[in-house]
Amino acid sequence: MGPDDTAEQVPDDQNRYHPSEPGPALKKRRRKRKQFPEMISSAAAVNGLRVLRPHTKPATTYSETDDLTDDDPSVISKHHRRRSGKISDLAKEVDIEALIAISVGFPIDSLTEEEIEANVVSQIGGIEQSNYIVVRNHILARWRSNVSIWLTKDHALESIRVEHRTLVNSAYSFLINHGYINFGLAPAVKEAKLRPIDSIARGDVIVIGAGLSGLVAARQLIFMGFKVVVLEGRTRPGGRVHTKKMSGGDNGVVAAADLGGSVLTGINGNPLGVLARQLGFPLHKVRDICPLYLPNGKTVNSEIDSNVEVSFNKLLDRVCKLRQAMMEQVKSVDVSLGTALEAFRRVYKVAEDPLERMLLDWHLANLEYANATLMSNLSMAFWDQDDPYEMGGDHCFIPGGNERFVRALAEDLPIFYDRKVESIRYGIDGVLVYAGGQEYHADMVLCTVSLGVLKKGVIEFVPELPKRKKDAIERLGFGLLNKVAMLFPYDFWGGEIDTFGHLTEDPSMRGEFFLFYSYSSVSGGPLLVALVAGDAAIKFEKMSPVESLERVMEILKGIFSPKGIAVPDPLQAVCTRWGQDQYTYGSYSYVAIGASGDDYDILAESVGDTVFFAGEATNKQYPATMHGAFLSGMREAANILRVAKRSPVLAEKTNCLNEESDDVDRLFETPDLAFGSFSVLYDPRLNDLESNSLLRVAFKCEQLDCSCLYLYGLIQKGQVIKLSSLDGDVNRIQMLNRDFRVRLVGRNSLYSAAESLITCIKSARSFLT
Ligand SMILES: Cc1cc2nc3c(=O)[nH]c(=O)nc-3n(C[C@H](O)[C@H](O)[C@H](O)COP(=O)(O)OP(=O)(O)OC[C@H]3O[C@@H](n4cnc5c(N)ncnc54)[C@H](O)[C@@H]3O)c2cc1C
Repeated sequence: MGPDDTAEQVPDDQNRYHPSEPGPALKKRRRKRKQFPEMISSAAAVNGLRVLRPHTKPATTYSETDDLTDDDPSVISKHHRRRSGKISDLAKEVDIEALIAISVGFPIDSLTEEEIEANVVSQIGGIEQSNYIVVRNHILARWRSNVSIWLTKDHALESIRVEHRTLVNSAYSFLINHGYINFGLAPAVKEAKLRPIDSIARGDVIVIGAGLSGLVAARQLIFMGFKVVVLEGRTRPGGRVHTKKMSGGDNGVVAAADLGGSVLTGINGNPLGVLARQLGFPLHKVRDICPLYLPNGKTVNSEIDSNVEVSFNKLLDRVCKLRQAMMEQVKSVDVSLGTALEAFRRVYKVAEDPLERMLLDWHLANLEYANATLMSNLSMAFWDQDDPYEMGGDHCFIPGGNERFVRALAEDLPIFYDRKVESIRYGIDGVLVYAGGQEYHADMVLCTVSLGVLKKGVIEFVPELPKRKKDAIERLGFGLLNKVAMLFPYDFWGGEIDTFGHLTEDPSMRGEFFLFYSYSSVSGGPLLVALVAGDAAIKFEKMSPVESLERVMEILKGIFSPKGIAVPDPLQAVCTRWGQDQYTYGSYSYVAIGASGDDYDILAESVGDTVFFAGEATNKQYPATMHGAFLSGMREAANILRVAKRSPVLAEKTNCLNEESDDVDRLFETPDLAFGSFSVLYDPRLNDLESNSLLRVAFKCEQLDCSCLYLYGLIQKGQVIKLSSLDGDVNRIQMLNRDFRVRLVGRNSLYSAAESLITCIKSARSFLT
């Protein structure tokens, strides 16, 4: 057993399922589920479809079923009965498509700001807009029904009348550019995405950070025709998504522990759910049983438990009413959620009994976990501003951990690790980014570092960021959550549950190991993850991992020993330290007192059409989540495209770029190493001896007119060093063939074998000043 002291981050999933309550508790104590506005009425829906669906027969009097019969050959018999049935089927279909659009974040009967900016219709608010919405929903739903395919515009037109081609064009372009369709990692999509959508090169973009937002943005930007390089400070991709492989014991017990983002909080409309479907990853629904244990190991009486939960919810409702009244009268006043709740608790004498008090504290700890901060820091007015947008559906784990997404997203991208960005200089000529002793030049930069990193001022912006932005960075909160992941020789807690809670008598430590996640069914081994939230999360970082582990083991023994269950020592344990991690300085964002949802929007604003921002803390609707990070990456890729399209400087540059020759031999004019007839280009992303290099060997051929024949191969960097230490090309060729078994090939064959390496070398060279 040996506790690592890994500096990683905190957990997120706030789903505590009450034993007596069906369904999951929500992220921030699921108070009210998102209220969908009235669905489109069937009549309106059918009307919308009638306008839009194709009809092959000229009709003197139009009938909705004309369109439907085109879609459904079986309708010919039982004609009359089916006709009326069809109308409602159609209406239902439109309603379902609208629901799908809502789950993805579209409003029911209006355009999003993004759609308005993209000029998807010529006039806001008329019939064209209504028709556009039906078309957009239809295309969206069609792709979502089979996310393995690349949906073409022609596919979309198959079910829409041809006179609405303009609307289809508009909706299709919007959806594809903003990453609502044809995104992800299905083979058909992935292949299409690594090639630009058109032959137009659009300029260079540096993406800072290979977390979810940076990876998603980089993929989308390449697809849009940008030359992209990703600069990442760590030596791995994923940022706050990090799955640690744990192992131990004579029997080789192993498990995958998510030390950062772990739960997909709501699967409906969630882009990570789409990726899981495309990649064939099964989803494990987090089961809604969560027993709560007292310090002496006894299970809390379910009646008392639910009474306190009801009281807790009532307190929150009272705070809601108070803030409504305050908003109407004094708009700018805010206090902490903690202060308001405590005031009401005293007035209404809630949880005065010690057991009830412990239970209430448990709920408060759960809230502090959801928000990664203390109740005393949360804005009473806006702490739950994102509730209306919450993704619906089950909360799920990905067996094997979320790094499976990261690995797939990072594949083939030009990511340069170990490049900690220190400064960004920007102006009308583009940007200069200084990282790891090198300067990179590009037209634009997308900064995806965490709000914690921005707050610390790790990156110097020259000129300084606008005051409005700096103020928002200061106002918005960035909190802390930590985890202890423990791999045991066997599952002693019982495999029937995914979560159990623990109450504590000391209110100041209520967040310490208040919730345990069992990953036995998804991680591959008997893994428990204990959460540390609120004040305890801060104190936790000052403790040694050994002490932390002792404390958590004491709690586990307190719960299970009285039941006659022996608690074994863990085979391996990891304590996270997300607050001290220099690449995040905390776990995720929250709305602090004095801040509001608008601050997320301000963080998302670009500066001078040159510096762009993505990341969970730039997403007002879905902050603090993996899907929020994902969606922000897509949003900014679309934003960068919009700016590039209207920039005359970039348009001109684009033309020049298109004329540039694509010559590998140009790269070899300045090799990283040359000896004899051998020249070598190293992989600029990696520095280890096993990384691949590109080798070129020149063969003099006097019989031919040309002076040299070049052959190429892929070879490890360590092998290059061995070759260079030999005397004479003959010996080197021998070693190459005999010892390393490297096959030299001509230029044409080289491309298939080394395409991604060549692209990376080119990117690195073109970005370096
Ligand atoms: C403990 C914990 C638990 C969580 N649990 C959940 C959960 O269950 N469900 C959920 O949906 N979300 C959860 N989250 C939140 C989720 O993980 C994040 O919202 C999401 O991963 C953030 O992605 P991002 O791209 O915005 O930022 P990051 O992942 O932080 O990416 C930013 C990247 O920038 C790099 N970087 C930083 N500074 C520099 C620099 N100077 N130079 C170069 N590179 C730099 C970083 O190394 C990082 O790779 C959790 C987070 C934590 C910490």
